[in-house]
Amino acid sequence: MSHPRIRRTRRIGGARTPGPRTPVLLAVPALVAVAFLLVPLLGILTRTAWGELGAHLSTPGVTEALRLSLYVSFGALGLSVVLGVPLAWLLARVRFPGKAFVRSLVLLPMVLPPTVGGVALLLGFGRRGLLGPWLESTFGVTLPFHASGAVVAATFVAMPFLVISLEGALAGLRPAYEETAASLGASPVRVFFTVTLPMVAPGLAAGAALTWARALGEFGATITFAGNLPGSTQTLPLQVYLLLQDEPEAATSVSLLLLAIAMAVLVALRGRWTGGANDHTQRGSSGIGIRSRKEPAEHVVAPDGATAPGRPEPKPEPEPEPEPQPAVTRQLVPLHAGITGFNHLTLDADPGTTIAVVGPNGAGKTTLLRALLGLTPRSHAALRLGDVDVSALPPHRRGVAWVPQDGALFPHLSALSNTAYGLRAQGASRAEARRAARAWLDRLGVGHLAHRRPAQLSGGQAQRVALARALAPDPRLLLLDEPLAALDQTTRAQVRHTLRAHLSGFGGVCLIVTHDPVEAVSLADRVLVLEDGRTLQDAPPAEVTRHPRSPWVARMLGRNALAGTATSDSTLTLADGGRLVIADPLDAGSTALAIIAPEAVSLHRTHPEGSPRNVWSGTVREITSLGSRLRVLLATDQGPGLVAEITPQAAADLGLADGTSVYASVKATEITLVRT
Ligand SMILES: Nc1ncnc2c1ncn2[C@@H]1O[C@H](COP(=O)(O)OP(=O)(O)OP(=O)(O)O)[C@@H](O)[C@H]1O
Repeated sequence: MSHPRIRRTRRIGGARTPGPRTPVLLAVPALVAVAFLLVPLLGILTRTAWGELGAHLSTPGVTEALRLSLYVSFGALGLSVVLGVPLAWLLARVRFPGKAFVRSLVLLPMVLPPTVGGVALLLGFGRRGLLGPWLESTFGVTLPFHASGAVVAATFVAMPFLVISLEGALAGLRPAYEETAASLGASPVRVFFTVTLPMVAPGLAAGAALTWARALGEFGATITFAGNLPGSTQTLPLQVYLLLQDEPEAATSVSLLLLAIAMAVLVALRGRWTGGANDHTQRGSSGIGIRSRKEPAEHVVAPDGATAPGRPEPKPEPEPEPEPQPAVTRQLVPLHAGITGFNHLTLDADPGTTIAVVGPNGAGKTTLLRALLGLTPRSHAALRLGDVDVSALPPHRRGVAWVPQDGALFPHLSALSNTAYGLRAQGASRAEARRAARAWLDRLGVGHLAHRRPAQLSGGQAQRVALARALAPDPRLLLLDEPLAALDQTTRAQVRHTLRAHLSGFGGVCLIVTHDPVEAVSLADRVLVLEDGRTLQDAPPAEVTRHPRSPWVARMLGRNALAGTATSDSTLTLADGGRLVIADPLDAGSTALAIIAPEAVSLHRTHPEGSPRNVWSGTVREITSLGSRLRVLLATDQGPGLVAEITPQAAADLGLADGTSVYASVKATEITLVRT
């Protein structure tokens, strides 16, 4: 039997379309819950003597209580900010023993009955409490029956809202933003005020508003700890309680006032503190600087910076790609680094050298960059850049610029301000920094986008801005972590072209982490292959391509690599199974890597006769196009997988498709041996 269901419709672009069905079993209790919350509010609204509202709210008692309530609530907010912001910071960012206990302590006032909180405050800060006598004798402060006592009571119950909200916002902020700011030369204090604070501002504002509203409505702890003295501690909620006994209509009017204030705060927050917060602030507080092309834009930032929720991002119009200008010649800075810890290697490079850092997942590529930046305790870099030993310097004083994988452009700043950031951090005036930033954006072909926010840039444009931002402060070392990984093929080729133009004019050393062989070969002067944190090979791209020192590198470069052990009769016994005839005999027992270019692998439908000495039977697993040629992946019956590269015409002649049985052959003379 099917359950009756309520059909819901939603509006998209003005038209109503059917939404998901709402199960009636959930809808009924949910509606009861809404009614349960609504009825008391309706009670206040219907029972309010609207004609006398003005008179009720303007009596001396009520205005005095209102004044006191504002004093207490703002006092509690101030105290909560002063004490709660550092506490939230420590909870979000610092590991320390007893953190779980401290977090429980912060939450305790939220679950404690307020009167119990008041009793606890009396026993802690009251005249006969633990600290009360000391406060009185040292500072002459007596908290109970005094407005300051009401502030303390309100702070006790309201501060958790601020701490929880801010801790959540700080924890959600990706470290890459602050780390990039440091790599651009910003001191920790500057990073806090220019990056951290603006990015957690929505969370902080939401926490502050809730703290204030909670303090405004505080009753139990206040009456227990500070008493109910008109003019000193009798706040609005206490007034309501008193009025209820003698003048219920006036109590209703004051309740309405408090209700209106509470609603105003919630409307102003628009769900930021609750679940909606993440949706609304994601791009601003923890969203990534460069968007994947597949990711839909939820908020469109208008040129004036205002966001328009829900409006789909306009389809980017194809723009003419301005030709990037080569970088201006900068200072010439060689590099010498000795890395210890997880990474263990020595690196020397002349000024202007570009090194592609490659290696399998977990090889230590990112750790190497972070060690050079001084951002990880996992590896330590003794680093000399030119004449300066920067090993002991903090990240912001090393002159090492970093472009993390997604660029990490600061979402709250325009492209121009992002690019000017490092120059400002180095002390340039605003006008000077903006002028230089503008020139860098022009040089990288994105000057016309200077006033856009990162959310309004395409992946390729954002990557260029990130590069301009890194180059503008004239770093002594440039670190790029997979700079083109998030881009599609066409954009990748364009940005690679831009990158090459700029790296050729860069006087420092540049390290590029990459998984892309084209990037490694086309951008770098040297390829540094890492394995388990150590150097496996460090050589020019041509040498690495010709003589890759591991199967991983060979495969990364698109070549076949078969590991084996030589036997006396010019054959290699392969580790994956089978034997390989080689042209140049090796000493028996020596191990080697046989490198075979995919173009050297011939495919046949019948067993080939004649000169090829190595033949495998197998099945086509996958055919992909590679420019004007096809790459055919084979699973051989003898063991090793092989990649062949053939023309589409040859594939058609052979009638190749996934699953076709074929023979693959390789001449012994086409095999390059690399001793391992
Ligand atoms: N903060 C950390 N704490 C402990 N181990 C870590 C930390 N960061 C990375 N590792 C470990 O250190 C090793 C090297 O990591 P790293 O991120 O440098 O590798 P990678 O070469 O950049 O890998 P990938 O190509 O996957 O990005 C890995 O084994 C990883 O699990």
